[in-house]
Amino acid sequence: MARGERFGTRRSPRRTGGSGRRGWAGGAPSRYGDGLPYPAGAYRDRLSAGRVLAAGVRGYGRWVAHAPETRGLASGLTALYPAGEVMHALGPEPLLVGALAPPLALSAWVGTYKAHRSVKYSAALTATVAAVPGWLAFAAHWGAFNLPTLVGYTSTAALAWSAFTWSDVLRERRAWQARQLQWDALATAVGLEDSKLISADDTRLGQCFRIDIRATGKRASQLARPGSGLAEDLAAHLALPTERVRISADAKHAGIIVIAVQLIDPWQGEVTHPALSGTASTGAARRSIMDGPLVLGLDPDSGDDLALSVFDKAGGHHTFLVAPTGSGKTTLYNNLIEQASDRCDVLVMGIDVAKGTLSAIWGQVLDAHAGIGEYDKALQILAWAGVVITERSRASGGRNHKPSPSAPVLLILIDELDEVTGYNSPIGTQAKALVEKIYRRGRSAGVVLATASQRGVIQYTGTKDPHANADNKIVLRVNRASEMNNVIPGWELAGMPNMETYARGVHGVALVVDGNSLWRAGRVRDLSDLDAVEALAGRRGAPVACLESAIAAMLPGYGERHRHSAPASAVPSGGKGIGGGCATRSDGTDWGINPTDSTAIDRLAQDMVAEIEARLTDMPAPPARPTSLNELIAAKHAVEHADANDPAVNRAIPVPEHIARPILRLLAQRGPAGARRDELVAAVGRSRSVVAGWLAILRDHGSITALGAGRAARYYLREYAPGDDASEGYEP
Ligand SMILES: Nc1ncnc2c1ncn2[C@@H]1O[C@H](COP(=O)(O)OP(=O)(O)OP(=O)(O)O)[C@@H](O)[C@H]1O
Repeated sequence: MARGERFGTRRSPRRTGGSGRRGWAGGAPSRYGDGLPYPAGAYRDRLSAGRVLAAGVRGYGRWVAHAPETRGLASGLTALYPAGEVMHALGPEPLLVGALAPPLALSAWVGTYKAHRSVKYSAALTATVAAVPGWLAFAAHWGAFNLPTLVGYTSTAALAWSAFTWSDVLRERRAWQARQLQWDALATAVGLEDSKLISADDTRLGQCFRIDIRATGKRASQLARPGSGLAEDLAAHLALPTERVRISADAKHAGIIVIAVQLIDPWQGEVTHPALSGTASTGAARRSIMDGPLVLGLDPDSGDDLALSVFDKAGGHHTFLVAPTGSGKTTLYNNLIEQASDRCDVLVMGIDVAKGTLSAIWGQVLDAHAGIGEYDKALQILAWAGVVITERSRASGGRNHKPSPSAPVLLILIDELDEVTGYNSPIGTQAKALVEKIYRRGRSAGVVLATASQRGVIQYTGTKDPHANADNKIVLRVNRASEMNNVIPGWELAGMPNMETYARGVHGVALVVDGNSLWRAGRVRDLSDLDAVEALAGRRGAPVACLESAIAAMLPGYGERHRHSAPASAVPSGGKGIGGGCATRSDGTDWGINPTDSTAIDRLAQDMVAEIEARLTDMPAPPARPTSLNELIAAKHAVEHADANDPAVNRAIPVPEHIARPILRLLAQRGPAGARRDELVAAVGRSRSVVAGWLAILRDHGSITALGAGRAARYYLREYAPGDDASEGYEP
């Protein structure tokens, strides 16, 4: 009891009203010795009781503080019962007390519904708040301390407490608190005490957390830096490999970091190519290059495409690819050609003077190609590209080229760039000037380069133009991280993955960075089986697009290019229109096809059949029973008078997809806020009377409900209807 004694001894002078000096240290000796007027045990007992009481109050306070809403409400409801008896004793006018209920209820509803948009939560709280003056008024008149009132009060209070405690808002809040606690434990373990979890979202492979780190005294850039060790620490605590935890600074808030955790292995499945796996949509017509970027693979993080834009509204985008041997370069080029040759307004040419793979596999799909040792042809292709740039620029005055099948984008792929422009290339000097011209002037003229080299240094590229003028940079698996600096300086600071270590053991990984430095890493679709790819190329056939005839006529040797490379049987009689370009009409405009090129005509015919089939696939099958004219007139009448119809009649009218979809989508977006009729009219894009009819039909189908009438009417999805129990599912 040393503590109690010390406590008692120090406090005694004040309790006895004496001065500290006299009672404690000096003054007249006490009857009980030690300067105390009472036995020491008496102090101990009195003070211990006080301490117990204080400890009890403190403990109770702590207990309530743990769950202030539920425990506070329970305490309040308990205290309210005797308060009723006090009211009875005071005897105020019960009606006056009860009159407080409506304004209290109104303010409780407005305040809570605005904040949480939960009918259940607001209803429970409003009923509880309104019941307080109601109870006091009741008790003022009838008294509280009698058995029937006690039973009634206890059960009503228990009901109110349960409704509040199990409302969706509190359930959600408890779940969030549990998550926050989990994060706090994790944060303490990795040295991020005082950080705060802001949000936790499920992603395709795991979860993504946003953490407020302002109170930690650390900077987001510091924590997101690869060497910070935070990712490794988190991964260790979550028992995951380090690369499955990614940390980045929030782009919009310097005090927040984003932690993406992959709980599922992103590389567990193969990324097959739809054209080989049989999942490609058959019969679809070729699209335009303007319809969207080329797809090379999959970003396993998001499930999004690993896309590459070679031409869009901004013009052409050159591509600079760095890929050491065995890293999957050929496979990536296979994807590039497969995608580009599937566009109706792109012509692909290939230069692969080292290994000749592009010519050997894709020869018939390419408009021109240079294979092993064909340096002259390589120079010729590059020179043609230069003429196309000059002539298109002359015709357009430097405006961005508008691709079409008769004026296509020219995409030139060069594999092993060092063989063409590198220091040791036999054609280095001539090729360098031609490649530089394409890199510098090809963008607006629709002439685009994609060059691949094993390294990104000038000995391999021969020129700095790929670094300066290629918007797209692609890095495959590299042997040293430093190699990435040659292609994408600052990659580490930008948070891009290290392609030396990224997804170890996985083939075909690629980092794709666009002109805005937006990057995506993922896996290239597997087109590594060259036999299968060759068969695919055979099915794809010759390009349908052809160069402008006037320009084609200016390209030396362009009309004869297929004679050099293809077997005699495959050479179309008469070459490819005038100088190998598109044939022209009498008014001088291009047909977009060379009538003497049998392969192009075959290809075009196949495409036309495919397009017709694609358009016919969605046509409904003719009904088994014909519909009479009278039935049609009756159906038209029923739809036009839906507002006045019997609900049973409306329920029998099917709502077409193009009407139902925009209405239901808008109402789902709005949730409990609902939408006005004019907003739904705008969403459907039909006249007001037509949409009003369909709204009446949808209402009778039970898909939507409406509150109010005419212009003031507000529409809701069934589950969001105000006051409807179905709104329970709504998540604030
Ligand atoms: N996207 C991919 N999916 C699955 N496997 C791949 C992928 N890309 C490459 N591979 C594997 O890696 C091997 C090498 O790929 P590829 O031939 O494309 O490399 P490369 O860089 O062209 O090699 P080299 O320079 O020696 O010709 C392939 O045979 C295949 O097994």
